[in-house]
Amino acid sequence: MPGGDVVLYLNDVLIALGDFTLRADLSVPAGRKVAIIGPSGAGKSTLVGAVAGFVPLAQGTVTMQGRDITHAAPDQRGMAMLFQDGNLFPHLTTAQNVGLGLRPALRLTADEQSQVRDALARVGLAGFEDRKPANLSGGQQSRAALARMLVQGKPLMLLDEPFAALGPALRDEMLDLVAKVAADTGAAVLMVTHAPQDVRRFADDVIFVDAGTAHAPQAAGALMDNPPPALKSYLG
Ligand SMILES: Nc1ncnc2c1ncn2[C@@H]1O[C@H](COP(=O)(O)OP(=O)(O)OP(=O)(O)O)[C@@H](O)[C@H]1O
Repeated sequence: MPGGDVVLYLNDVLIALGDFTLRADLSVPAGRKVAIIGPSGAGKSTLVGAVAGFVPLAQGTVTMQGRDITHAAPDQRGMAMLFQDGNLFPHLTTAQNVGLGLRPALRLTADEQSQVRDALARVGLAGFEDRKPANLSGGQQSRAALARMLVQGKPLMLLDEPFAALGPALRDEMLDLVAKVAADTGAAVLMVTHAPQDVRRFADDVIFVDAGTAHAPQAAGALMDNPPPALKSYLG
């Protein structure tokens, strides 16, 4: 078990899906923003899926703040998640979608309702409480999903290319907003991205996934300035 303030620890993990295998033996320090990069099909989403509890392990353990969650259901893992699609329920209002982060049954106290309003204001969505997702832009939908992460206040946020459908300027705004939410809650972030510019803008560290291995996090700046050959050929 590594020392220090570790939020997530993958101990001797092996994932096997048909012919595909991925190994990971790494830890994520509390509060760090970590980008997961690597070639298409390398296993970035699979890694995130295993952390989230959607993909089973063939071997090894996953520990979250010292608790073994290897066999815990996704909603019992104590982490918040954001994916490319399907983050909001279409039949619920924006405020209700955010409120789900506090109470799945959605019977919010007055104090919780005010937390939801505050979170929406923090992400720039004051006044959008009663809109349904269909009446929000793509960027506004992302903001709403981030407001839900804000009220959840979990120590780890998992993001799998949530902003891939947005234009570059909006994507930058959203990355900055993720950083702001993480700073507010003290959460660590694990985020899959394809874009090297996202890494430079956002990440403290990088997990490079390649050739069947998810490598331990390395400092983003130094790695991007002086990439090892496999990363260099991926970055092009
Ligand atoms: N249920 C499954 N059964 C068998 N193989 C699978 C399964 N799910 C994923 N794979 C394989 O696992 C590998 C990793 O897929 P994954 O989606 O994690 O890659 P990725 O790095 O996220 O790729 P991309 O950048 O293209 O999104 C791929 O070869 C994929 O075909």
